[in-house]
Amino acid sequence: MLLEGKVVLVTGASAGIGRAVAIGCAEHGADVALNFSRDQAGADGAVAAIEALGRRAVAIQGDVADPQTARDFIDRAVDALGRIDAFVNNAGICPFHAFLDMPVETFERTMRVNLHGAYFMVQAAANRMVEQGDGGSIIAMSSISALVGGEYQTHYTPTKAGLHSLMQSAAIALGRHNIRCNSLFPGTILTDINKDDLADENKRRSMEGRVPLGRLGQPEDLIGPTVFLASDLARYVTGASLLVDGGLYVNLQ
Ligand SMILES: NC(=O)C1=CN([C@@H]2O[C@H](COP(=O)(O)OP(=O)(O)OC[C@H]3O[C@@H](n4cnc5c(N)ncnc54)[C@H](O)[C@@H]3O)[C@@H](O)[C@H]2O)C=CC1
Ligand SMILES: C[C@H](O)[C@@H]1OC(=O)[C@H](O)[C@@H]1O
Repeated sequence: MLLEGKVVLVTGASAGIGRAVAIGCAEHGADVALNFSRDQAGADGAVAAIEALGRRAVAIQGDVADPQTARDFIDRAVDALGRIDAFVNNAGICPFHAFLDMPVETFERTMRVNLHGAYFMVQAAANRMVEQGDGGSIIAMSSISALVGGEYQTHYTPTKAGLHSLMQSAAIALGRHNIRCNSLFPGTILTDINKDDLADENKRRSMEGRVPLGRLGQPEDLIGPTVFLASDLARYVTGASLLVDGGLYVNLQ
């Protein structure tokens, strides 16, 4: 059990990748606190799945775009589970839209959820880890989009590059506290975030065709990399990033 006795916090954990890694961390021995924004039923389902594994779980509602949510989530998670060992910044949105007529509200909301929200969450988690005094692991669900562009993602890809940059700077700021900060770069993973985009059969086939491992990702593909970075096996890994994309990024031709 790589995460036996550890407490892991995950944002945006009522669905998709966040839900999978929350349950996956519990499968590896962790107690888990889940942030969710609106989907109470999804959050309750994830809590039930974790409790069925014999681990403790708590779901706490909050919009990560609101800076107050960060302190509230960390405080209530620690009240319920006692401490934080690993924090997974996962919550994110990607409302696909063309560049030339990007609505200001869509641009600003994407920035606030994906990047500003991450900043305040990571800061609040780090402050708690510093108070605890025995280190910790912070993991950002960045993206392959930190490295490459997307025609309908001009508001989104900068948030993912920014999130990885935050991990790099935080790794320096927090290294003296033995708090490690790393990014995961998922490729295309089948979740609600791209359900509409990939409903176009041609696009979906073309995306699948570019993946050397021959399939698009599933949320559960992120469990192993998350558990590794949260665990003591990764004790000398900080400021790093790991592509979890089936080889998509390297497939130029
Ligand atoms: N699915 C994919 O292909 C990829 C996803 N990612 C990233 O993975 C993360 C998870 O996305 P998916 O699971 O794919 O999508 P998803 O749409 O299934 O999950 C996103 C989660 O974030 C939550 N969320 C959204 N806005 C929130 C807010 N303001 N406050 C709190 N929670 C909020 C949603 O309720 C949901 O639980 C995102 O940061 C996304 O950018 C990165 C690379 C690829
Ligand atoms: C939402 C996209 O399908 C998904 O998100 C990312 O970060 C990657 O760009 C994927 O294409």
